[in-house]
Amino acid sequence: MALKNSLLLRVIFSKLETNHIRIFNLNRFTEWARSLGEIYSVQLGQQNWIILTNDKVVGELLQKRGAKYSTRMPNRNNFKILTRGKGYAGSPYNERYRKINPIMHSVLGQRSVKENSYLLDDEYRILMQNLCQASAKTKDGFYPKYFFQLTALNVISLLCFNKRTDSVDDPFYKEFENLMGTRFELAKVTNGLSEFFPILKWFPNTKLHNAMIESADNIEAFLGKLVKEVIDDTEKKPCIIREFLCKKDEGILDDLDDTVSASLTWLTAALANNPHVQSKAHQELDRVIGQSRIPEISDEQNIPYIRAIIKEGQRYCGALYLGIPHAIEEDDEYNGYHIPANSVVILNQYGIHMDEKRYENSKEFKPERFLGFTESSAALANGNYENRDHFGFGAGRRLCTGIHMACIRYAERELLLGVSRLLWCFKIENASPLGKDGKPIPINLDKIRNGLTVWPEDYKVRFVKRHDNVEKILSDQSQ
Ligand code: HEM
Repeated sequence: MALKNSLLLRVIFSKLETNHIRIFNLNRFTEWARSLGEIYSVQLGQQNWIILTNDKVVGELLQKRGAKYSTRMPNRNNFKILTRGKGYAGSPYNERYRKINPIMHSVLGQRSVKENSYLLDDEYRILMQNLCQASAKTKDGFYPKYFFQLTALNVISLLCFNKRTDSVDDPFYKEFENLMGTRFELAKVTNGLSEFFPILKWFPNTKLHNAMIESADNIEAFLGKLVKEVIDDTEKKPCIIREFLCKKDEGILDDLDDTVSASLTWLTAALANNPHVQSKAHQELDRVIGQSRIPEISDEQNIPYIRAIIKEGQRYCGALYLGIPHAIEEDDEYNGYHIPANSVVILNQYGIHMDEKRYENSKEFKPERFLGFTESSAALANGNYENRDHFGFGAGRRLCTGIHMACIRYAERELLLGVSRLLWCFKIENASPLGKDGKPIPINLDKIRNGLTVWPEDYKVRFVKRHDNVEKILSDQSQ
């Protein structure tokens, strides 16, 4: 045990070489880092992490000095074994990344998203129909994650492979869910301790290593089948994989589509806990859209409260607490601090989002704080850090490539369609057991399951149709 404490579990925080503090609970990492200050160095065995928990430091380092802070530390388990060095989001800023980057931007960029708007429109209408059907089967409520995940999977797989699936019971979806679930488990930080403590390499965990190889094989085989379908498609419909094949590179999209479904799963829980927010949204939707059609992307300018709910969702309960770590390959100096080469640089998104100086009453779900923000997250992310709405999409040159699709203001956005339609169709009711006061116990948003993306623990909600015509209008609009 003494050896365990001193060599394996000891995590040392130091205010860049001062104030050593020990903690053993990594779940509280983000809050801790925030309470410690704006920029911290964390020595985990041999690896040095620089934690940025202040908007200004993020602006100064990740944005202004983006050229230095744009690489990623190739993690042996996640990058080298699980994605076989072919990932994009986890890739170092190397020649291959620079080759793939323009393709990713052309496929996920604003123009392409505009061209694919029909695809988002269909998938988010079908999601509402699926929720109506699932709600008709039970009065007890259910955990909506799998429905959101199916929609996000369909969007990404239509873009990549021109393929979609109808239901969460479909074998294609089940296989995907199973593969990603296994990968999610294997990618946990605790499975990569030898990255931090090289002494552990003397005691290889063969079972874990084999499970990783098996998972990589299975994902490769799954994607291989899809790639073959693209090659065999005689119509040669355009898709991301066809573009990669033309460039003789089989880059894959990692598992980032999870961020949209995780965001919707969080937001649904936050809305169930805050019926007064839903009432305001319902009033806005009834006033602007009425009850005879569903919201469209073109309504975006006229539904500021819905836009504010989306921004507040990214702040209050975003899908990533610590973003995707950046890294620095050369020494740097900032404000008298020395930042050593080969440090992992972490944007403590959650810590910044809970900063009282930036967001008053930060623990409250309060969309009103964003009513004055008319610009998109994409536009704000490229400007001055002080004016940013939130940091949910990261910062600097590795800013989320999907931001055009996920954020508001530009033409096509998954979250806009998802949230506006959810609230147009349903009143979301918390279906937790009743507490002593006779009301459902609020969904506990502090209970999380974390991996690369962060999910709320399973909860139950009911999707109650807001009027009798909901299903008819959804199916009429599919014509
Ligand atoms: C609400 C939804 C989303 C959230 C919260 C989100 C968040 C993020 C974050 C925090 C990063 C890391 C940024 C950094 O390193 O500073 C990232 C990277 C990335 N995201 Fe997203 N994302 C979302 C949706 C999407 C979608 C829909 C796609 C694609 C269809 C996508 C594709 C990517 C890619 C390819 C990267 C890697 C960029 C790089 O390493 O250069 N994201 N995302």
